[in-house]
Amino acid sequence: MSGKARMNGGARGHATTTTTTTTTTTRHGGATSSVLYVALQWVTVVLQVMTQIMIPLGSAVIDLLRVMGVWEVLTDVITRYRAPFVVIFVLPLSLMFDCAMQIRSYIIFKLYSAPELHEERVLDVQRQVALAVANAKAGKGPKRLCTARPGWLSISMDYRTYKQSSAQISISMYDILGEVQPITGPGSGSGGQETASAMRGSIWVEPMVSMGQISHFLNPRGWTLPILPEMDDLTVGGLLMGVGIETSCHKYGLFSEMVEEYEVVLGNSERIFVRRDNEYADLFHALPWSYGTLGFLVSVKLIVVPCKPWVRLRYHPARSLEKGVSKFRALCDGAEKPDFVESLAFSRDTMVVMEGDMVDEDQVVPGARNEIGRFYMPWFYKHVEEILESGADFAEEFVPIRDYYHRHTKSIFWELEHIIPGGNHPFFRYLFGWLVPPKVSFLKLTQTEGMQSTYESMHVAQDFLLPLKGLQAQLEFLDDKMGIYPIWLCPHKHYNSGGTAFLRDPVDCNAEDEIGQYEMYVDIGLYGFARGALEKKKDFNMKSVMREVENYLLRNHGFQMMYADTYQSREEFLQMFNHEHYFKMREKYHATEAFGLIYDKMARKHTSAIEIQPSRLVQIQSIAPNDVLGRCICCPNPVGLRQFTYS
Ligand SMILES: NC(=O)C1=CN([C@@H]2O[C@H](COP(=O)(O)OP(=O)(O)OC[C@H]3O[C@@H](n4cnc5c(N)ncnc54)[C@H](OP(=O)(O)O)[C@@H]3O)[C@@H](O)[C@H]2O)C=CC1
Ligand SMILES: C=C(/C=C/[C@@H](C)[C@H]1CC[C@H]2C3=CC=C4C[C@@H](O)CC[C@]4(C)[C@H]3CC[C@]12C)C(C)C
Repeated sequence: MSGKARMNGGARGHATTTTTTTTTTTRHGGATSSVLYVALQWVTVVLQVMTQIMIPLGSAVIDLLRVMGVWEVLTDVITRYRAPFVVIFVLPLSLMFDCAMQIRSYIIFKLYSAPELHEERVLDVQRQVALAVANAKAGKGPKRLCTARPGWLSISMDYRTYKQSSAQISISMYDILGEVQPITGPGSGSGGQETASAMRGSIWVEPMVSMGQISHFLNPRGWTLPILPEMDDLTVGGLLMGVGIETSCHKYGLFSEMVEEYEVVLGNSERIFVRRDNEYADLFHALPWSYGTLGFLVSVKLIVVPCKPWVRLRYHPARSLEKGVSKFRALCDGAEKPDFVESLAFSRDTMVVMEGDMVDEDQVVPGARNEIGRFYMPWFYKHVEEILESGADFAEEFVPIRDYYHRHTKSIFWELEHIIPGGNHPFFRYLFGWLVPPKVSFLKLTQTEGMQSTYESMHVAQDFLLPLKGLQAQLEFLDDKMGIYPIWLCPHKHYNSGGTAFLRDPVDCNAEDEIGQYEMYVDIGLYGFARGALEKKKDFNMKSVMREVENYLLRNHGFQMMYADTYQSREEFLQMFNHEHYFKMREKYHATEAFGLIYDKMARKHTSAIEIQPSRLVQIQSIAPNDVLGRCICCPNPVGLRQFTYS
């Protein structure tokens, strides 16, 4: 089936296309366009090659600098003076990179038929997979496949070292494949109850399309993704094969609930279209949380809903934990749910609960406009904190929709403060605010070993997904263990849908809607330096604290997002995420040979060192609580009983 048919909403979805050949045509033919096309292909190739050779080239340069004896001095300077280094080098580089990508997408979208280019790219992915699998069978190449997206580009703390020993499949698919197609008729396909009867549309996008790209494209056209995860650089592929969440998830469920159809290349190089209601329906719910271990996503049809240009944001400061939690829960569970619910906890006793609703221009109160996205405006969480500190019990503002969506982008939640300490000062904002934020990927790329080990031993970037009903106790527990503030609280419906994060026990679900049974969960996002690490320094042990927290998650039906470090053993991981359906899907859809298991792929190398076999778990139960079982093979930490019991 041709890409054009897809753009026009042509019937499709049951076909398995492996041999289609297409020719590249331009929407506006002619000499100028051909020259531009060739130029574009070159720019794309150069960008790809640059990202592919960056790491080997970088390490060659580093080796050279080491030999010359300059490397230590250089890294010392970068570590000590990270703020000026980021301002002088990383910020301009980030801006240039973003501009180049925006120009590229604009030209592609305006001048060329992106869907037809897409068909060629899919064929290319199929060819790569077939070749890599054949090489692996012949013992001429790595066994496991992964995407060729370099590890430093991903929005995570990890560098994804597994990529070096895997066959990397290049998925250079950065395009939105056409305009929004309105969907007529209620309830077709997926969607929460709020969208089923309302007007909806859909849009095909490629997996490397970013959230910034999507909001720039959709919002001016009066559409939006029902769930639009916050950070500009997050990709559709990463969010769907991993996890995506935002403050509208209490209405719609997680990001993957808003998918109509996935286009996937399997481990046998076959291309299939996966829907909730076709012959591949069993795969539909297994793809999210699978982290690229079931197949390669090559495009996806996402639900879109109409949006209004403004968000009426109501702030409810709370000065006791009980009051904050009860307001938050009331907004999530109430019959009339606001469009957005979020809370920022600033200490054990204080939080600001926020509810947002999309409104039209004529509903905006002129004196209450707040265009928080403008480069010189204060960081959003600082603004929220000011409302709390003002002593007010309520505040109302009107924020442009795109500014709302990306409200934590500028300050990378509250992480930029550690990197550029004066970043929220008006002087800095007016002078350099337009360059902010630095790209997370460039921060990773320029992170020295010293910084990395400081982050690993003292800093937390984790999202814990737990049932909302236990929120107060969860916050108290996390305050005792980590003491990190602000804390991001984001509610979401967690469906009993059969994927990897299948709720372990169906009786967990206390509610149901037209999609199915669900339990209201809350994402507790902790980003920052642990209080214990700052106060106790050497006595603080990140690994043992994290083990306690992970144990708590296991006991309380919680999940950990895998963009973050996990310290769990494989057995614990298998307990946290129900793999029953996942294993069946791997077998059925040719993934077993081609892709590794989620744990082997995503858990950081040092953490798998404390893997304990189930047989040993039995032994462990009979050992006294403080007995040391052994030592982690990558560090001198004792591994004790407390870290392995779940009662
Ligand atoms: N608000 C939110 O929801 C936020 C979410 N996050 C986290 O960040 C992640 C997204 O980051 P991002 O940098 O975009 O993605 P990543 O490059 O980090 O990819 C995440 C996972 O998805 C897999 N993946 C990505 N694209 C494809 C594809 N086309 N086909 C198959 N598998 C694919 C990757 O596999 P491989 O390893 O083979 O490349 C990897 O395992 C999410 O998973 C989420 O957990 C982070 C911040 C905010
Ligand atoms: C998952 C969510 C949000 C996550 C972000 C806050 C974190 C995801 C990746 C994190 C980072 C990656 C690499 C970094 C380089 C370091 O030198 C500094 C820290 C950091 C920028 C770090 C900061 C936190 C993240 C961006 C939610 C919204 C579901």
